[in-house]
Order: sequence, then C-alpha cells, then structure tokens
Amino acid sequence: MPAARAATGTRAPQKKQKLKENPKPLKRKRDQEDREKLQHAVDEFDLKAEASTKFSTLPLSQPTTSGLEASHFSNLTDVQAQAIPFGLKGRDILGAAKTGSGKTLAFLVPVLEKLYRAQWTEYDGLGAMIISPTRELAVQIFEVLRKIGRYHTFSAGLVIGGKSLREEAERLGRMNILVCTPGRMLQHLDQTAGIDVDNLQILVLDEADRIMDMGFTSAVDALVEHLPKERQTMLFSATQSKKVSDLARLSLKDPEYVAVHEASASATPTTLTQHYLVTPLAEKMETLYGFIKANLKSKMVVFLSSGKQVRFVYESLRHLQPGTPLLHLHGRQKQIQRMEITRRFSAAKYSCLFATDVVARGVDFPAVDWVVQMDCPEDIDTYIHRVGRTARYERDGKAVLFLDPSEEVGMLQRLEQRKIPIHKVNVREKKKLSIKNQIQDMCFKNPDLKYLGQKAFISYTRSVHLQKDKQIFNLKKLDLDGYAASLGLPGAPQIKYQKGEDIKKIKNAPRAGLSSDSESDFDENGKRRKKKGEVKTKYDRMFERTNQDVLTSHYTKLVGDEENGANDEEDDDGDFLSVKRVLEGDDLDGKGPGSGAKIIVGLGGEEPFVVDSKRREKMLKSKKKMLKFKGKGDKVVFDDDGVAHHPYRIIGEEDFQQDGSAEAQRQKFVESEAVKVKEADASDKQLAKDRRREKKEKRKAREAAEGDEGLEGSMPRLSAPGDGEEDPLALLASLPVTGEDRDSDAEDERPPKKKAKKWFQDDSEDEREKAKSRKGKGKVIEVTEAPNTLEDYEALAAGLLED
Ligand SMILES: Nc1ncnc2c1ncn2[C@@H]1O[C@H](COP(=O)(O)OP(=O)(O)OP(=O)(O)O)[C@@H](O)[C@H]1O
Repeated sequence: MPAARAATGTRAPQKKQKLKENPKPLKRKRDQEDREKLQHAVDEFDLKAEASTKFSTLPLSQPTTSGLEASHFSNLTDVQAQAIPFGLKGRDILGAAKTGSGKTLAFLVPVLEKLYRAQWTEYDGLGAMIISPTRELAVQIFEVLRKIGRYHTFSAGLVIGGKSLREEAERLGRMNILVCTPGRMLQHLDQTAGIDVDNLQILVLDEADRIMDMGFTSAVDALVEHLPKERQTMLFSATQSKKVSDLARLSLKDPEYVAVHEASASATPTTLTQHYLVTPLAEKMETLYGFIKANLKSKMVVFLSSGKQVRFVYESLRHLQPGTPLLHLHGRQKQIQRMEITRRFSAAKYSCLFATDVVARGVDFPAVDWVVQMDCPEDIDTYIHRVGRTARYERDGKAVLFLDPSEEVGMLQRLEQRKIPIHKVNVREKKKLSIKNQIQDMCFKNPDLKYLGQKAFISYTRSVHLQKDKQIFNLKKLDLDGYAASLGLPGAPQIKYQKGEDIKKIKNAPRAGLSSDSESDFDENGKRRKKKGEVKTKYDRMFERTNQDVLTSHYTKLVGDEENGANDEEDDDGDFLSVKRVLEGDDLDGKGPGSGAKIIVGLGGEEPFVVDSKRREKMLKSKKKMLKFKGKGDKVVFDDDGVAHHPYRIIGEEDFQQDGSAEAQRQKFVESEAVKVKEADASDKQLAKDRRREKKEKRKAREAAEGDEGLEGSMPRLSAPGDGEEDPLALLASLPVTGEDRDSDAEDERPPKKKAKKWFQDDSEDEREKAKSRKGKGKVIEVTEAPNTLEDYEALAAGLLED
C-alpha cells in the first residue's frame, strides 16, 4: 500500500521535528527513569552495612542533595545515619536521640524523598503531615523544610493558628506537605472543606512523647481518625518511650526503634556541663539577679514554671536594669509577638530570655551559653529538654538548676536514675545581691507589678501543689511568707486548693477557645473584637477604656479577659483555687480589687456601685444583676425635631367629659388651632417682608459701591495729590488683582447689565458701545474696519506691539 506508506513516510519527519521543538516528553521520560533508578537504589540499600557518614552516600534525589548542599549539610549525625535509611525504605520509625542531635533532618529527608519518588504533584493532595507540640517548633521545622526542599516543586504550609481559620483554610487545599500543631490541624480537618488527606503517605510526630501527653492525646486520636491507615509513620523525641498503647493508637507497623543515646552513658549531650545550686525559695530572686549580673556577656534562657512567673520576674528585673537585654516568652503571648521575641533572641549575642516550657523542646536558638532552671522542672524529661537548648550540635554549653532545700534530695535521686551527670555549686555570698527592698518598693509604687507578683505567687504555689512527684514538691516545706516578701508582697495571699487536678493536663490543655478561631476574636492590641450582632452597653465600653489609670487594666483582666478566657494568662486560677482577699494595710488607699481595695462605679442609678468584694466583682459581669443599680428610667417619645416628650395617654371617659361635650371640645380645638395658624401666618409674612427689605438694602449698597469703583478706577492713587502722604494701600491698589481677590470681588466686577437692544441698533453699534465702555479703563485698539491692505496689517501689528 504505497499510498499508505507514502503517508507514513511524510508524517514521520514531522513527528521527529515536533519532538525536537518540544523537549518536555523527553524530559519526563528521563525523570521517570531517574526515579526508577533511585527507587532501585533505595531497595538495594543495605541496612546492615556500616552506617553512612555522608549524605552523598545515601540514595537521595538530585533536588534533595542540592538542597542539603546549599544548606551546608554534608556529614550525617548519628541519628540521621541510622534513621534516614529506614525512612527511605518506608519503614515506621520510633526515633530517640539526644537534644540537638539533628532529628529534624532525620525525618524531613525521608518525607521529601517519599513524595519525590511518588511523583507527587499539586493535584495529589496532602502527601505528608508533620505534627509539632508547639508553634515555635513548628515554625522552625518549616524553616528547615524550606531550606533543604528549595529545589523541589512541592507546596508546603504551616498550620499553627494565629490567623483566622478561613484565611488558613483557603490555602490548605493546595498543600503537599503541612507542618502543624495538633489542635489547629484537627480543627481544619473537622471544619475545612476541601482538605484531601485520603492520599496521605507519611505522618511525622516530632517530640512525640509530648504530643502523646495528656491534653494532646484526644486531639491526636481524633486527627489520626481522619488519616488513611496505609501510611508511613515516624515518631521522634529526645525522650522517647516504647509505650505500646501509643503505638497502637498511631497504628505503627513493626516500627524500627532508633535509639541513639541508649548506648551512651547519659541522656544529655556530652558537651553540656551541668550544675545545681541550693537556694531557698525566698532567695531565688536574689540568686537569679546575682547570676545574671555575673554573666552579662552570655546568652541565657531562664526557665520558670508559669507564664505569670515569667511576667513578674521579667517586669521586676527589667526595672532593675541588670545590664543585658531582657526578653520574655510564654504561651499566652500573641503569635506575632512570640515570633518576634524568638527572632530577637536568636539574633542576639548576649541576652537573657525568661521563658516557660513552651520553648523547652526542640527550639534551636543558636549559641546559647547558659540554661538556668529557676523553677524545678516537673520531671526529668522536662529537665533534659530544657538543658538541651544549649550544647547543640557539637557546641559546648552550661546549665544550672536552682533547688529549694526541700527539693534537693528528691530531684537528685531522679537525676541519678537517668544517669545525668550534675555537680553541686554554691552561690558565693559576695555575689549575692539583695534586691528584696527594691522589689518591695517597686511593688508599693506600681500596683500593676504588685498585681503580677500576687499572680506569680498563686501560680507558683498552685503548680507545686499540683505536681505529682511529692518526693520533690512539697508545699508545706516551702517558706511561703518569705517567698511572698521576695516578690514584694506584704504578706502571703491565702489560697484554697481544690483536689483532683493534674498539672500536665492543665499545662497541655489547649487554650480555651483557641480551638475555635478565637485568635481572630482579638485585634492586634489584644482587645476582644465585637461579634456580629453583639450589642455593647455603656458598661461594656466603660471597661474597655484602658490607660486611664493603672487600675483599669486590672479591671480589664478581671472582667474582660475572664470573659474570653483565652487572651491572657490571668484568668485560669479560679477553677483550681481561690484567693481569699485580705484587706491589707497599704490597700486601704483605694488601689482596686486586685489589691483588695474599693472601686466605685457610677451606673446612672441613685447610688454608686461600690466594688469591694469578689462577689461584687462577679456581679459586674451580670447585666441582669446590675439592672437594679441602674435606676428605673422613664419612657419618652421623640417628635420630628428630636425633642423628647412623655408619650400620649388615653384618658378615661369621665375625665374626658369634664372638659365639655365632644363637639364643644372639637370646636375649641379648631379655634385654638386657627389662632395658632393665624399667629404663624403673621410671623411668616413678617419674615418674608424682612427678607425683601434686606435684599433691597443689599442691592442699593452694591450699586453705590459700583459707582464709587468706577470713579476710583479712573483716578490712579499711587500718589494721592494734595495730601502729601503716601497711602499705605497705594501699592496694593496698583497691583493686578489676584485670583482670590477677583473671586471675592466678583460681585463688584460684574459687567453692567446689558441694555436691551433697540430696534435700530445693529451688532456693529453694539461692538462700538463695548469698546467705548472699555476705553476709560485702558488702552484699546479700535478696529473700525477690517484690515484690507498690507499697510493696514502693519499698522495693526505696530499697535499691538506698542501695547
Ligand atoms: N548533618 C548536620 N550537619 C550539621 N549540622 C546539623 C546537622 N543536622 C543538624 N544540624 C544542626 O544541629 C542543630 C540541632 O538540630 P535539630 O534541631 O534537628 O536537633 P534535635 O535533635 O531535633 O534537637 P531537639 O531534641 O532539641 O529537638 C541545628 O542547628 C541543625 O542545623
């Protein structure tokens, strides 16, 4: 079939040409081959062979290799060398390695490789989910992912809250890899349409033991419910346990247990030097201050047990200006603030950061010299993670733990059990700096600080009370009066405890309302945004007004923030214990309920409302209860002019008849209205007359002014003849009129009204009239006839030039 052959013959070169023009199919083919080769290399990779020491010896894709090189990662750390090969082979992993040993790359590299080999694209939905217990850590993981994944084409997102749910949700549908915190992610899975997790290939839990702690478990359980069972799962932490219940929950299949530090003597890095010192609770503030002053040329993190402690210590030491930049970070700060503080501390050479355990895990601050544990950690895992903020990746670091004499024995036992090498040091008496009086003085002058001190006291004693390990934590053995005095308080607040709470549960509990889009309920100043349809009363607005004096902020905390329950940290005591307010000597000066004194609020009722007890504070929150203090109020109606009147009332028939018969009353009404109309008519007429007269007078005045101006215009006044004196206005009068002046004088300059044309006048006559009127005012070139000859034009031009 020659025709057919011919046809193929002609088509073949065309196809070749097309391939040349469009190299995409060829590239795709090459990529496919590369991927197949890579998969083969991974399959062939011998897990039993001697562990690799360099990334270049691992079967990794070109984009990952380039990303690692560009980020200056070439040698593998122990945990990476052990975990990455298992990860590449798709095995589930339980990874435990010391702090700062490089666990992040140990899971990020397998994540990138798995999606690369699966040729993951934006249309395949979510391929990998990495869960972190804190926002700070999530941000950090995301940054490392961005660095090493820069040559890949995957889309990656960070889901940690801080933005409105809707804003986050819009982008989620397009992501291949998500780094998230458990609560927020669960919220999206429950509420956001369009997230496709059915294809999820790999799930990672960083700081897995923390995520599996009380408080997060239910969120993780619910989250895992949404995910497909067929997936690879990796769990990493510096303090990992093999708890079977957790593995079952996450449906790990025959997991590989990568425990790098088990072989070593200690669970902490060898480059870390660890000390403890015994200082009574009442002297902790002074010991800390002395320590900071002695290490001004250091970068240190000081761990405290609660956000309130952090705030008080930060605020009071800030006033004392120790001589190094102070920063503070805790979980109740706004996200943007937390990120900014993290950035500033990371960039600082010397600084002191007061923090809660929100940065105890995973956060990789560069070059930290000291970790100070001012409050004893709740357990040894927390101790290990806290001290792990220094001595990271082959660097040296030092740590010191402050212990009350009552905590020493118990804590040392626990540390010994975990083979943690720690040495006792003594505080040099010379170096101790007494700041008690200064703090008391500051609290006396500054009620805000005193209020923070009270809160710090309460939260500290509460945390000790709630700790499970009673061998270490024993409230009865603590000198609480001395502690209160060290915080600048005149006496220890009396506290009532409630039973049955768990400190871990409280610490890990997601912030009330945060699981909803609560963060969007607050504006950047931390004020609660008005919800749709919510009516604000005068009373609400009154409490929103801050900065009028220090006490308003106390009230905002007491009333506003307790209401929202999430914005500030001030609001979570009440559930577990309550402070019996004692009217203290120095509180009788009216410093607000925070200090046990009175506040008087005027609510429009007969008597002002006096807030002098907890019960009355609570009453302020109930609009219903406040009604009786607000007075009764009268009903009024407003007329068209906005004037208030008492409303019309229907009177009884007897009363009505007293004023005469209905007809008589009607007549009377008509007459009275007629009189009113007549009066109104007379006043209207008078008004119209007055207006006419006014107009007439104005017109006359204007005409008179026009007459004067005509006269003046013909008499130059530069030097008034005869008077011999220079007129101060003369120069002004000779100047051309400015635009503004012209406007204001527009009335006067209006051309005289055009006379009606007489029947014998033609247009040329009209022109002549105009010219005549202009003659007196300046030079006018009179053109009697249209120029005809060259001479005519020359004469005209000469005239114009002269002008
Ligand atoms: N292969 C490597 N080469 C050089 N530096 C590395 C390598 N791997 C990790 N690092 C660096 O070591 C530091 C600690 O790494 P990473 O944060 O992953 O530790 P970690 O084991 O997760 O610590 P933690 O238990 O505290 O979370 C980081 O600054 C990181 O850049």
